[in-house]
Amino acid sequence: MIEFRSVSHAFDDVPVLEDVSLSIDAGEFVLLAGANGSGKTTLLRHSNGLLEPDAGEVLVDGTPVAEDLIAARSSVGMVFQHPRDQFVAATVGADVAFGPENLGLDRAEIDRRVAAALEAVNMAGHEDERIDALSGGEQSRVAIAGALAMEPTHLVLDEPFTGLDEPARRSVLERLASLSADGTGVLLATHDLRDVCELADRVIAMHDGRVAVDGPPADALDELDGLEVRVPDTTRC
Ligand SMILES: Nc1ncnc2c1ncn2[C@@H]1O[C@H](COP(=O)(O)OP(=O)(O)OP(=O)(O)O)[C@@H](O)[C@H]1O
Repeated sequence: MIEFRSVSHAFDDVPVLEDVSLSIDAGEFVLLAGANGSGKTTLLRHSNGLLEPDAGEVLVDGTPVAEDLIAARSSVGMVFQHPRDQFVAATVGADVAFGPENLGLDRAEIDRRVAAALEAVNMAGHEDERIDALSGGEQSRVAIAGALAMEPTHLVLDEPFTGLDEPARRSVLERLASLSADGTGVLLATHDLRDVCELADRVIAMHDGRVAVDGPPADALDELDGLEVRVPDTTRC
């Protein structure tokens, strides 16, 4: 479980998160919505200690993130909004393998994870390609594969579908839904709830640094008016 307890955060004395309390259970698939600047990325960056709260605390599986950053970072896999932020190797295969290698896994297990992760993002067979020669959407897919290959207990994804074509988006969504069904907690920030809300257990919407809506998709959608979130045809949630 990822638990945010009364988390507040300001940048240069400007409050960006104010008293946010939330928990994401094992196996829960939660969408995080809200307008530009509402605080989604800032919240996600607290889930594995990339930011420290000014007040409140964040716990991962009961342990305060601040007490054990390494545990938090191995339990919470993160996909950043800008994929270039997270590449560490020159080629696709080497980059996706980097995390599992650091876990000290044997080669067969690393190869299995890399293959499964690339398959999930429709990038199987691209192992030897240079990342800097990929399109933006392909780079996004490699970044997602890197997080999937870690097989973390929780996955936190910040606008992961930007630039993805429809088959890749569908494939990633199916993989996330299946991981969540198997017990992985998924927290996914998006502006656009179309196609995703039918898979989610819960929708949280931020507004001006606070949680404005938190509930099952069918209920939450009715409350999103004015929060600048693109909502689907409600019959699909
Ligand atoms: N490192 C930073 N320094 C100063 N201000 C920041 C920093 N990071 C974020 N902010 C500000 O905090 C506010 C919330 O930003 P955040 O990125 O969390 O919003 P968001 O909901 O993820 O937006 P978007 O949908 O555009 O990604 C914004 O006003 C932003 O300018």
